[in-house]
Parts: sequence; C-alpha cells; structure tokens
Amino acid sequence: METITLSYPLPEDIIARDTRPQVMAIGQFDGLHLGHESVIKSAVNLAVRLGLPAAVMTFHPHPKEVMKKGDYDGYLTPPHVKEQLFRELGVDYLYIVDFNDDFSQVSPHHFVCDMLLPLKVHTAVVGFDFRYGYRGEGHADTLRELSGNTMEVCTMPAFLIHDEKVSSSGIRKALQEGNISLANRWLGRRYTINGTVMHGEKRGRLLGFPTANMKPNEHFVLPTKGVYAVRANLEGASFSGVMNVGVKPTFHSDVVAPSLEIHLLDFNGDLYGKQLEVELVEFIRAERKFESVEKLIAQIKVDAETARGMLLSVK
Ligand SMILES: Cc1cc2nc3c(=O)[nH]c(=O)nc-3n(C[C@H](O)[C@H](O)[C@H](O)COP(=O)(O)O)c2cc1C
Ligand SMILES: Nc1ncnc2c1ncn2[C@@H]1O[C@H](COP(=O)(O)OP(=O)(O)O)[C@@H](O)[C@H]1O
Repeated sequence: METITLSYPLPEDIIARDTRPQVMAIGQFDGLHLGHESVIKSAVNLAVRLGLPAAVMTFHPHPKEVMKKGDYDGYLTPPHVKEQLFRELGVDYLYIVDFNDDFSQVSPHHFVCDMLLPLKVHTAVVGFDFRYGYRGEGHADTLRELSGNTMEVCTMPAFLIHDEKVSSSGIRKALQEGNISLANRWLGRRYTINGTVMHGEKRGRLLGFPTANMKPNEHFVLPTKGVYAVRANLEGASFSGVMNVGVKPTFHSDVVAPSLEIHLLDFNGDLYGKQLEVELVEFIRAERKFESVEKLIAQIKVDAETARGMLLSVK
C-alpha cells in the first residue's frame, strides 16, 4: 500500500501523476469499526472485480478537532494503526487529506471537481451518512451529480449488530460508560491504548501491587475511571493484567489528571521507559475513595483475582 498525503488544492505533482482510474472508499473512518470495515471491504471487492486499484481517502486531523467542536475526546484508533488496518484490508492507495481551516471551507462542488476527479475516482464507495464539503453540505446522493455523472457512487447501508447501528459515537459513549464489551464488539477488536511506562509516586510497590504508569503515546479516548481486566503486550510477549484508570482518590483530594496504571499478573521486572500496548477486555468496577489503605489493598487483591478469572480463556 502506498500512503499519499494530500492538501487542497491538489499539488501539481499529484495532478500530473499517471493515476489509473480507481475505486475509492471515502470517509473519516474514525474508529475504525465494523461499519467502516464493511465500506472498505466493499471498495476492495469492487476494485478486484473491475480490475482497478482500491483506494481509501481519509482526513487528518479529525475535523472535530480542527473545528474545535469541544466534544472531541481523542483517537479511538491512532493514524498508524488505521494505516495498518487499511493495508490488511487490501487497500492499494491511502490518501490522507490534510484537514485544516481552509479545507473546511471547500464546497462540495470543489471537493468533487478539484480532488476526486483529478484522482480519477471511477467509483466512490461511501457510508450512508457520508457528508463532505463546507459544513458537511454534500451528501452521498450529490456526489454523482457533482461529478457530471462521470463517477459511479456506491452507498453502503448502516452496519447493524442486534438491530443497532454501529457508530464511532456509540463506541465513544460505550467507553465513557464502561461498556467495554460493546465497544470491542463494534470495533471488531479490543480497544487498545499504547504508551510509555513512566515513573509514578512509587506507592504501588508498598501496596504489594506495583503498577506501570503508562503515558499514552497519542491522544486516545480514555475509558471511564475504574478498574479493567486487560491484556498487555510487552516486547512481543503478552500478559494478563489489571488496570486502574483514575485519579486515586484514596490519596489525592485535589483534582489531578487521570492516570493509567497497569499491574501485570505473575510478572516481576523493570518496565520503566518500555512500550506497553494495553487491550481492554472487561470493566470490573468504578474507582472509589477508600477509608483506609488496608481496605484499598484488600480490594485490589479481589480486583486482581477477578481479572484473572475474566482473562482465563482470553488470549
Ligand atoms: C487494580 C487496582 C485498583 C485500584 N483502585 C483504586 C481505587 O478504587 N481508588 C484509589 O484511590 N486508587 C486505586 N488504585 C490506584 C492505587 O491507589 C495506585 O495504584 C497506587 O496509589 C500506586 O500509585 P503509583 O503507581 O503512582 O505509585 C487501584 C490500583 C489498582 C492496580
Ligand atoms: N507486576 C508488575 N506490574 C507492573 N509493574 C511492575 C511489576 N513488577 C515490577 N514492576 C515495576 O514496578 C514499577 C511500578 O512500581 P510502583 O511502586 O507503582 O512505582 P511507580 O509509582 O513509579 O509506577 C513499574 O513501572 C515496573 O518497572
């Protein structure tokens, strides 16, 4: 797969490229969840049938981040992981459009005529709720017309699980509510945060539960404060663990930024500076303020055994 970064207007060298007509899935693909996957798989299958390359066009940063909508809480899937998923799905060309204030002003007409047509989009494959151009005024049904009927458009219906529409906003909400099973089911994989192990307050070892304090490598959506059963990948090996996301109210009365702390079960070693990839498997309980350190320790013991039970048959 070739990754091509684009800006508007398209640079001369891109226009001059001898691009073959291509089937292009277009969307933010924030997620990237099972609904997005079905759009991309359809584009790839169609491309194979037509003997054309399969492309994806996506936008970065997230338009909500650029437009300062306020409700943008970070990545569900960081760009490099999305890129890997596109590759695995069989995409030949990945176009990443630099989404900035100027691009947000581009009309639907100009988006189609100045970007899609020069890129020789033979068929655009989009989700049922695809919006594009200034204020999202362009809809899937206007793509064809704006291309002067030179481009085919294939609009994919909503992807449903148990009659519910799979959506990124639904996954974000599920993470906020501790509904990890739903978030994972809709994503089609476990919600994963990766980061670097930093020094913390050195209290964990005194409690009998050393916890690797993980600083996320990207601006990920944080799940709700609480305790989780996790699988953690460390230098190619996989461990079961229990993670606390929160502000440790037993020790802090002031508001502090939430931290992610992972205790690996059956592990002893130095993790400082190492890269950890943490996959959320299940929510165990909400974070609480304990009246004594002893009670917190007793609860952490129960949490660790709960996680162990939950993770018994999980790889
Ligand atoms: C499984 C688990 C559950 C935890 N639950 C809570 C909790 O409910 N309330 C709380 O104040 N701290 C909780 N903690 C956080 C501990 O207070 C924290 O690990 C300890 O303060 C060590 O911090 P340090 O790594 O910065 O030294 C939990 C930690 C773990 C590993
Ligand atoms: N089973 C384990 N799980 C997590 N960290 C462990 C474990 N065993 C040893 N460690 C080490 O202990 C550190 C955490 O100890 P802790 O007292 O909580 O210190 P800190 O507050 O700096 O995180 C980890 O960063 C890691 O280097």
